[in-house]
Amino acid sequence: MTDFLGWFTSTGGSLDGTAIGLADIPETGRSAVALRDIEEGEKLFAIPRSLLLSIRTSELPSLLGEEEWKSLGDGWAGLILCMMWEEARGEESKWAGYLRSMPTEFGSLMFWSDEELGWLRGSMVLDKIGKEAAEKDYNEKVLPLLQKRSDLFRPSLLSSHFTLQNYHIQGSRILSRSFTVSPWPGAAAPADDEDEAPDLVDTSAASGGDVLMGEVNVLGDDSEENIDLGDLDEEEEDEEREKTEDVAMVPMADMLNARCGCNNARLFYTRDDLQMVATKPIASGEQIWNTYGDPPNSDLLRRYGHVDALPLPDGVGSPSDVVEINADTVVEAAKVEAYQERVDWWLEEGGDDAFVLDTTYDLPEDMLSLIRLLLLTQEDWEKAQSKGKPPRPKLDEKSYEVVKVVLQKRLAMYPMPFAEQEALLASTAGLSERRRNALIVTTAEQRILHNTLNKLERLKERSSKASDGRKRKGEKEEGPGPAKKARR
Ligand SMILES: C[S@@+](CC[C@H](N)C(=O)[O-])C[C@H]1O[C@@H](n2cnc3c(N)ncnc32)[C@H](O)[C@@H]1O
Repeated sequence: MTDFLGWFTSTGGSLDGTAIGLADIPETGRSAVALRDIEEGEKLFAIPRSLLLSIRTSELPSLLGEEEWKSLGDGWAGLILCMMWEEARGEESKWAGYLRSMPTEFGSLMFWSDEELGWLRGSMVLDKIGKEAAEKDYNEKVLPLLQKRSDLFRPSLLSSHFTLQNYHIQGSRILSRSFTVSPWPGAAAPADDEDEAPDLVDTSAASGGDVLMGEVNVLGDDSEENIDLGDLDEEEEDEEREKTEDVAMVPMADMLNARCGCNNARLFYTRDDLQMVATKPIASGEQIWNTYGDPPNSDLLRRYGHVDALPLPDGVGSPSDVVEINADTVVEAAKVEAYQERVDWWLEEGGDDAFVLDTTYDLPEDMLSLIRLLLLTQEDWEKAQSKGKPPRPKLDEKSYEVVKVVLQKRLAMYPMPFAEQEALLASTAGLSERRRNALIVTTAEQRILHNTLNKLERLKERSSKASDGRKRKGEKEEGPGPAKKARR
């Protein structure tokens, strides 16, 4: 740690050594801690923009030349190769002291064995690891360049350093430690940099379209922006892809851990540097926490290798936990015959092919709308098409029955029943960290499904009672009304 801090301050980084230090803490590993009481608004450290490691700052793109650089595509292969190359240069690299400080072992899902991944069965996170896509990139884009450019990649290092394993390690460093750093508004990019940069950078290659660890905030601006390629139109998507050129490793800023609800410092940018600033008073001895955007535990585990095991009113987990339901499950549960035309129309109209349930236990409006679309009579289906509008997300008698089956089907995808999982989680003794983390994820997902089902049944009961009352009074009958829209 002293090696890293020495490198950081000797290469232009500045740090208030009376306020912040690095320490090993059993629960969170290497962590930033307050060495004295820190006031809100205090600057803890600053990183000059020239110290960021990215495809804009590494020399590799210009040494490779435009054609070969472009052959790496617009995903993460370029940045990963830059990091491998910089590391292979040893002390010649500007970032030698930084790269030496980085982890080589990860608890993230990319590094779990098949048996360990089996503990997550039922969770949709298993479809998002992206290991095969990264291996394809390595074999088809990176390896040919490594073999061709022996002037840049020493052949003696091909089987020891420029390996697939190291490719995964560097990719995981990016996944768990990078920030999106936009150029200062109005600042011209260096001409040669501009020339060498790929037209578009596609985050989906290695990261599965990830929101990166930190959006950096303009100093004084408190707004936080999330990137979600899924909801953008083409033009917006291109803009976001361009932003991924801004993916940067930010020395020292990536030493901060995060825990949902604990954030007390944030990274801001000025024209010349990035600054970590306390956003709350921090008492001496306390950990200094950044935010990773509070993703659900399934995503924390996939990208960072840990979970937020917080005590919640009905179990252990994170308030950000979610469970996803594929549209296929909805279609199966609706048991209708001629569904394909309706599903195609739903997707064409911009409907989602997966729905997200969260800890509010409300039904996602769009799932209800799809269910009602599937259940429409032929006449109403034709009307919906001519209006260009899917049905309102109303929970009527028929859709209630389908929703129930959807939730039950989704629950059946977990190999171990909820009660058994909870009991196993309570008896933590003898469980490995990975086993426990997997259990926390799958138990929380099942809990959301159970609680949503319970809430739905209570709603139904209330609405039946209300309807009985109305019938006695001779009033018109109505369903329990639309559910709230689920947060994505
Ligand atoms: C940006 S780095 C933070 C610094 C890191 N601890 C280090 O040693 O360099 C992110 C990694 O820190 C660890 N981490 C962050 N927050 C954590 C937490 N709340 N609990 C456990 N580990 C955490 C995870 O291994 C994660 O991949």
